[in-house]
Amino acid sequence: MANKTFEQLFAELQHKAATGDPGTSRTAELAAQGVHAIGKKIVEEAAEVWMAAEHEGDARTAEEISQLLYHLQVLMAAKGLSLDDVYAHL
Ligand SMILES: N=c1c2ncn([C@@H]3O[C@H](COP(=O)(O)OP(=O)(O)OP(=O)(O)O)[C@@H](O)[C@H]3O)c2ncn1[C@@H]1O[C@H](COP(=O)(O)O)[C@@H](O)[C@H]1O
Repeated sequence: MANKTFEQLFAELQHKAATGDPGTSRTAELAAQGVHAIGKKIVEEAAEVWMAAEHEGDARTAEEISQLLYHLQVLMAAKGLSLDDVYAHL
């Protein structure tokens, strides 16, 4: 059961990245740190997805995938990319 859709999360993250408080919002904190820091999190989360898929169950794998998607969306928001910019390539 979804808490929110991909599109709903992205709208929330765009707002947080632009106006959020880095003291209380992880998204605003990452956006303030910049692309280099966000990129490192993406690589870390991607590795965790791989390890979970090979060695852990489906539930852990899904959780790690959600964290990877979150960090990809944070990078998009930080760079000012839209969902349509990405969907254009799907
Ligand atoms: N979906 C997510 C989400 N997924 C992952 N994360 C962050 O990613 C972390 C998971 O990565 P790790 O396991 O590496 O955690 P960690 O080791 O503590 O991370 P480091 O600080 O050490 O780098 C979590 O602790 C969260 O900080 C998320 N943080 C926020 N959201 C959602 O984003 C929205 C905005 O959140 P805020 O910006 O925090 O208000 C809300 O709807 C949240 O539910």
